[in-house]
Amino acid sequence: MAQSTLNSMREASTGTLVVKNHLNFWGGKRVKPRQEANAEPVFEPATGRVLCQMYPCGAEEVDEAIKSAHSAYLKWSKLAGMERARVMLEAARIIRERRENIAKLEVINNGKSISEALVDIDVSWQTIEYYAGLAGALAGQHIQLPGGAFAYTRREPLGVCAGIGAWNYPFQIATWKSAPALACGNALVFKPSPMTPVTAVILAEIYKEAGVPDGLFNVVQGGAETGSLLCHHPMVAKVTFTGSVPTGKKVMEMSAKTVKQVTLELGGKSPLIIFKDCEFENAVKGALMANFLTQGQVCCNGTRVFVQRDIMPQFIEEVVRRTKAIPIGDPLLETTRMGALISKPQLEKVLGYVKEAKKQGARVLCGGEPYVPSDPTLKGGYFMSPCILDNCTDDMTCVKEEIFGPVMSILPFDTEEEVIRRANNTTFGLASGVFTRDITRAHRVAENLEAGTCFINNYNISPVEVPFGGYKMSGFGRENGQVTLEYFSQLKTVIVEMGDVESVF
Ligand SMILES: NC(=O)c1ccc[n+]([C@@H]2O[C@H](COP(=O)([O-])OP(=O)(O)OC[C@H]3O[C@@H](n4cnc5c(N)ncnc54)[C@H](O)[C@@H]3O)[C@@H](O)[C@H]2O)c1
Repeated sequence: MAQSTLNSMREASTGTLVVKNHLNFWGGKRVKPRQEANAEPVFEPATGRVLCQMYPCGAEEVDEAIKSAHSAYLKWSKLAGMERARVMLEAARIIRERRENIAKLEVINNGKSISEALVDIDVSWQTIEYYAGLAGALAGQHIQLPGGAFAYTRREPLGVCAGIGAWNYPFQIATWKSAPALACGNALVFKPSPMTPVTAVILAEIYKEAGVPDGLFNVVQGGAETGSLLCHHPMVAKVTFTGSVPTGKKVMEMSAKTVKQVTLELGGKSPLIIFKDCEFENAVKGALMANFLTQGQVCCNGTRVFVQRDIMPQFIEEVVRRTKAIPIGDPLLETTRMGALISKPQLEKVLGYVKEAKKQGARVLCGGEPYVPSDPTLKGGYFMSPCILDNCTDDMTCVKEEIFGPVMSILPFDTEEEVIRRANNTTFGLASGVFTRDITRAHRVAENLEAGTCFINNYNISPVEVPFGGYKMSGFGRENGQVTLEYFSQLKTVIVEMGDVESVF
């Protein structure tokens, strides 16, 4: 099945694909939706055409998926880490083999350029490979106690975990959540965003083909209602969530009712600080990477670009020149660097932020307009030209709120102390960046920024070996890196007496 869906991708081009297969998956197979009445159309962002229908799962379906996950968990959790690793490595191999077709499907559903989607798919198999490598290394401690007694700790899985994803990295988010979950011996029920339902089920088929027990990785489709069913279900031990701050708060609240663990990967409004002693060319490239990947719809984007006043004129000239040259258009073309935004409402929201910024006194240096490509197929697509705003101040809406579109706000600064204070003046804390050639300054700034990640002399690289996650209202818990094993497992202490019981009674 995975093969047949993906094989049809070879000939697929923008504006031609219609997805008809069922998009739910549990018990080791695709499952027909029970209620077709609540169907929601899913759009191809580059054309505005309907790609498929998304049928939200109701309580019975969610319950079935969770029960199927639980029965798989009972088998999977008893395997040795090395046995789990072998299956996961096979899944990674299959993804690598089919990377081009998976990436194409992702592009058609998400609107990002194929050059980026290929990287996302590569990151996905690397994530599974990385956690496969760690599965056999899960271990506890041995602790000696008086009188020959001792204790040891065991790192055990949590059970059935629920994953809820955003639409900007649909396949990658599903692997960032499933790979560490499965490595630790858990099962996962994953709910993708209702706007990007088509690739998570491909991952489910690949895991099955690789040899996981039926039910180990399941996909339930739906929006807020289906998500809340997962957060309330008594058999779910943990919710791992990627999305906005308001939804994250609700997820935490719902999960509290049955004391589920939660990981929250939320939004951001990250600062990128460019000092006058930077390597100029790299700083400009860094600012572009910090703002325009995936049409600016990236949680850790450095959208507040603080530039030291002395180099402001050159910086603006160069960053605007390069931004104007970004090729926008058919996301399946190799030459395209900016595709379509996820939806019409998202496009309108982003354009609304630009309008508001102008009203508040910001100057548009380039872009910020709807973009209509010359190719007639793309006339109904959700494209806009990447935008740079100058003359910004810290109190403007465009500087305070997460826009989640291709809009960079540039802010001048004079001193290090001043810029750190302004950079930290936000409720978010996902990422940050600094460009300077002064190594002591670079590390001092990194230490003082209130964010889960600080990039020094680069931006928006996220290798799987490195933990990723937020400070403040950008969330808590981590994805990637060894530490994530702790968020998908629990510690059992076993105490062993070697002598007689000393009773006080
Ligand atoms: N920190 C990260 O790793 C990261 C990565 C990607 C995106 N994001 C953030 O995600 C946001 C954009 O994604 P979005 O628009 O899909 O976010 P969203 O919060 O609207 O939705 C995220 C997911 O939550 C589900 N959901 C919505 N209401 C729910 C409810 N009441 N109960 C349970 N589930 C519910 C949605 O169906 C979707 O699957 C941005 O804020 C972005 O910064 C964060």
